[in-house]
Amino acid sequence: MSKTSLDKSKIKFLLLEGIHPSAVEVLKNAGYTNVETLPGALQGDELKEKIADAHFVGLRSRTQLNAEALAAAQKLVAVGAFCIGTNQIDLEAARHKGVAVFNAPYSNTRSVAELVLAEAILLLRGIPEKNAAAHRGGWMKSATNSYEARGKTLGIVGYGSIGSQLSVLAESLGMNVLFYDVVAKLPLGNAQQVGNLHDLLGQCDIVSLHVPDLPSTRWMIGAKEIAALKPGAIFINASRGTVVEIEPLAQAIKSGRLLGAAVDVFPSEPKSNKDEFQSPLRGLDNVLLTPHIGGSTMEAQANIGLEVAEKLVKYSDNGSTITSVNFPEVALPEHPGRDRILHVHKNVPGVMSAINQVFSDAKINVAAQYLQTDDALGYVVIDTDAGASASVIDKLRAVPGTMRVRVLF
Ligand SMILES: NC(=O)c1ccc[n+]([C@@H]2O[C@H](COP(=O)([O-])OP(=O)(O)OC[C@H]3O[C@@H](n4cnc5c(N)ncnc54)[C@H](O)[C@@H]3O)[C@@H](O)[C@H]2O)c1
Ligand SMILES: O=C(O)[C@H](O)COP(=O)(O)O
Repeated sequence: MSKTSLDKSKIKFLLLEGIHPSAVEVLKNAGYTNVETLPGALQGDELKEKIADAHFVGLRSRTQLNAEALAAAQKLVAVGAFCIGTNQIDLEAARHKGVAVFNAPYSNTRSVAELVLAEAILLLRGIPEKNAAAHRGGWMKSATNSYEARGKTLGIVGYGSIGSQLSVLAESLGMNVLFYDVVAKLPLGNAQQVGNLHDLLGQCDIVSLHVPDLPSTRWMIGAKEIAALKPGAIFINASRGTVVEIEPLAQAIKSGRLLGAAVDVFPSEPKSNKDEFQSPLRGLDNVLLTPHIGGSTMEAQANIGLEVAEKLVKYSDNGSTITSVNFPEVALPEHPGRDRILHVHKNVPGVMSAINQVFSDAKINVAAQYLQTDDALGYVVIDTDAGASASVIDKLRAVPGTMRVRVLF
């Protein structure tokens, strides 16, 4: 088992939001025993207090790790988003602290695609309304506004991991698939890419959103886009609540212009399962409302636990930043019999030569050196003979522009 400069039992992992126990298992197997798990998200002062002494923090979509919260995290080395979205983390502020962020870009994608397809079928048959009526003693036996999925056109906005899987599943039911994406994507099966969003909206029986939360996707579906949907269309959003303006959507449902909708994510979501969910969509029987559970299946959560915990362990034990969402990516071999120095610095002229000068002055042989930079950050990993790092570490910390230095043995 590799060794870190700080005894592993002193390295604190704080896992929030009911992260699956598979994560704890991975950490413990790697020798990280100081793991605190909490079932819910934290916010404000409570979050700041808890993360003050954490070296690694794991969270899901509810914990807002903004610049203020990050400033309180004195010892933070890396953050694991045990989900896909990283919009809840101030990635820039984390970078400026030399804190690497990792996520699980694939593990829950199938769960979302399956849910959306199921919702499309239920909405095409008017099941949410019929179900709600039956619970109140009603009996809505009728074929009016009830349709098969076969032959219908599904429009997918955002043809990434989820959108493209949904495309394949929908075609297997005999649906036609159109998609809109800002990037030219290889269409799977018979799916076709459409050149602009409005064209797609007007051609589809069902429209489903699968874009990330970005400045460019914020409120991308507003009154104009909802008016561009075909009369009688179905609208599904399991991406992010900030992508769709809820008021015009609610109006289109109330007026009967849309057949139904399914919404899993909202502009404002309850902070915990104890808080009240408020939305203009409440009380509309032909709207399926789900509490941001698109990716919440046992399979997805167990896999995410493994995936992200393994990335954190790899970063802690070996220095690898492969798949980090905010750090230059460096793939590293193991380093048996050598010390490994991890140096995160501002990418400004002179830092690398100052680092190399430290080794040259100390007459220490550099056995291997790995460097990646981006516009603002440099990450260099230097392997030396065993025991050689001790004499240079303070000098490396003193190099102007240095943000963080760690040593592995
Ligand atoms: N409801 C849930 O529980 C749940 C679960 C997982 C993911 N999500 C959300 O779903 C999003 C998508 O997940 P993914 O794995 O498919 O992501 P992805 O990154 O694989 O795909 C996103 C796609 O959207 C495209 N895109 C970006 N901006 C666009 C724009 N303005 N218009 C059209 N297309 C645009 C990208 O080019 C990409 O192809 C995630 O970012 C996350 O926010 C929600
Ligand atoms: O980004 C994601 O993967 C989803 O929104 C799921 O988030 P969650 O882990 O909070 O369910």
